[in-house]
Parts: sequence; C-alpha cells; structure tokens
Amino acid sequence: MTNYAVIVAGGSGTRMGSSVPKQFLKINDLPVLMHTIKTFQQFDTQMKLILVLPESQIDYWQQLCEEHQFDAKHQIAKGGSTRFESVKNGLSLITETALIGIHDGVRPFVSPNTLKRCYHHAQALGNAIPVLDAFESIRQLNDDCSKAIDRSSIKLVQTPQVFHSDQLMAAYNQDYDSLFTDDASVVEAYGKTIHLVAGNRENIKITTPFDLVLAEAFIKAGFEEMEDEDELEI
Ligand SMILES: Nc1ccn([C@@H]2O[C@H](COP(=O)(O)OP(=O)(O)OP(=O)(O)O)[C@@H](O)[C@H]2O)c(=O)n1
Ligand SMILES: C[C@](O)(CO)[C@H](O)COP(=O)(O)O
Repeated sequence: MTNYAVIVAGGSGTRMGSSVPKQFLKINDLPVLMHTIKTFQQFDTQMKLILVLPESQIDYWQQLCEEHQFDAKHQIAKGGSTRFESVKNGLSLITETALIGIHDGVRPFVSPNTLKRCYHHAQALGNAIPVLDAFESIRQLNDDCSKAIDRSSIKLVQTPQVFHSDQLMAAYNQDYDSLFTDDASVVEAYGKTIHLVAGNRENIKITTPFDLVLAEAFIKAGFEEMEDEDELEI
C-alpha cells in the first residue's frame, strides 16, 4: 500500500504573533516546514507528500523553495479556515487506497521511531496516533475549586496520526464539529477505536515564541530521540 503524508500548514499562527506565519520561520536558517518535510522524506523516500498551505502563501513558499534549492517532491493543496477543512482539502488529492498520515507542519522534530511506530501499527490495526504520558500533576477545574485527577488516565496527543484511507476518507465526510481538535477525534466520532503508540518528547508543536527557543536548542544539541517512551499499544 502507498504511504502518504498530508502535512498541514494552512494556519496563520496567531499565538506566535509573527507577521510571517510560523511554518515559514527559520530554525537554524531553514524554514520550519522544510525541516518537517525532510524528516518524512528521510524516513521513507517513496512516501507521497501533500503540503497544505494558506492560498495567500503559495507563491511565497515557491520562492522559499528556490532560495533554499529545496527539491523534495510534493503536491500542494490550499488551506481552509479550520484545520479540519485544510485536512479535507489535502485528502481530496488522494484517489488510491493508501495509508495516510496527517502531520502538523509545525512539528519538525518527530523522530524516525515515532514515524515507524505510527505507520507500522496503522498498517496492522487501521490507525495509530502518537501520545506521551502526562509528566506533571493534573487538576480539573470545577465551578469554584479544582480537584486532583489521576494522571495515569491522561495522554498528551501528537501527530502524525495515521489511518487506513477507507476510515479516514469516510470520517472526513462528516459535518464539522468544534470538538474535532485532531484527526483521531474525527475518526472516533465516525465510530472507530483509536490505537495509541508512543510519541517522542521532542515532537513539540511550535506554537509560541518559547517553542522556537526550544527548537533552536534541539538543533544545537544535535537532535536525536532522547526520550523515547516504552513501546505502547492500547
Ligand atoms: N486552518 C488551519 C489551521 C491550522 N492548520 C495547521 O494545523 C497545524 C496545527 O495548528 P496550530 O498550531 O493551531 O496552527 P495555527 O492555527 O496556525 O496557530 P494559531 O492557533 O496560533 O493561530 C499547523 O501546522 C497549522 O498550520 C491548517 O492547516 N489550517
Ligand atoms: C492536532 C494537534 O496537534 C494534536 O495535539 C492539536 O490538537 C492541534 O491543536 P491546536 O489547538 O490547533 O494547536
């Protein structure tokens, strides 16, 4: 089966507060998105890549590709007003049965082992998403107080979220719901059980300026998978 990655970068990055959307900001002189694409390409040279971009930034992206002599083969789809819509637009370019990973363009530090676990388990089980343990104590807010909750029942969710095309395409035909914060929530609402595998702690989503500081530090430290969790399958 063909492996696809739909790399969503159709957002505007409001929490970053930069005039250039965060997916184009540079880490170690290379735009975030190019780091992300290179990681997928190095993992599987045959993987088909679809990049979802804000329509207004497509020319800019092509300019950046020339400037950096970036020749990784990819198709481009136009972004939508929500992540859900952007994913849908990316999926519309896929017409064959495939294993499809949806990845945030702003997660450049996904490790090869996380990629391997996600694609491998999705091939066997129909889907797989990477998660981390909650590594701090957690409290739930009630009306006027808060209460400690058992953190062993909590997982933090990353991407890529990988699915067999049959379930992903059908799930994305549902109407949008504001509770759809990721692809797993869409597929779950369609009635499928979601399978969890271990993510890697460096696989941060670059969201605020603080994350850019971390990203530069990871590169300086020579990024490698330092905190791989035990193999996890639920
Ligand atoms: N309409 C949208 C919104 C988000 N995304 C992508 O989904 C990923 C995760 O979203 P997030 O980090 O929230 O990005 P933004 O929406 O750009 O950021 P913000 O919420 O701060 O505006 C990003 O790669 C983003 O570009 C997208 O493709 N289309
Ligand atoms: C898809 C995601 O990155 C999984 O953790 C996350 O749900 C995106 O959330 P955001 O609110 O768009 O940052």
